[in-house]
Amino acid sequence: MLFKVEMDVNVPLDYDPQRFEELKAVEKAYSQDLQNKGVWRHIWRVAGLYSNVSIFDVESNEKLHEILMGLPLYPFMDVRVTALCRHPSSVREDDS
Ligand SMILES: O=C(O)CC1=CCC(=O)O1
Repeated sequence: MLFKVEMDVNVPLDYDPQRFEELKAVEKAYSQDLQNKGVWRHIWRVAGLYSNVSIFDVESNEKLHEILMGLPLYPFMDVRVTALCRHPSSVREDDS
């Protein structure tokens, strides 16, 4: 099942900078592990914003929920999820 996930990151201005750098490093490793597994298919920075647009390929809504809840930066995020399905005009032979 494919999902578009939009994440806006809002870290308080007075948040400890060192702790924030640590969180970002853990977030990066978490994301890259899922990308290497083919679960986190795409991640794009939204130009000019501390936001990303991502595509996830997961087996269930529950699995997506678990992944998003596990994001180290989740406490600082606004997250929007949109379920996707194949467009009838797509020329791709699969959903890649
Ligand atoms: O920087 C972001 O958009 C938040 C984020 C999600 C995965 C990651 O590595 O950073």
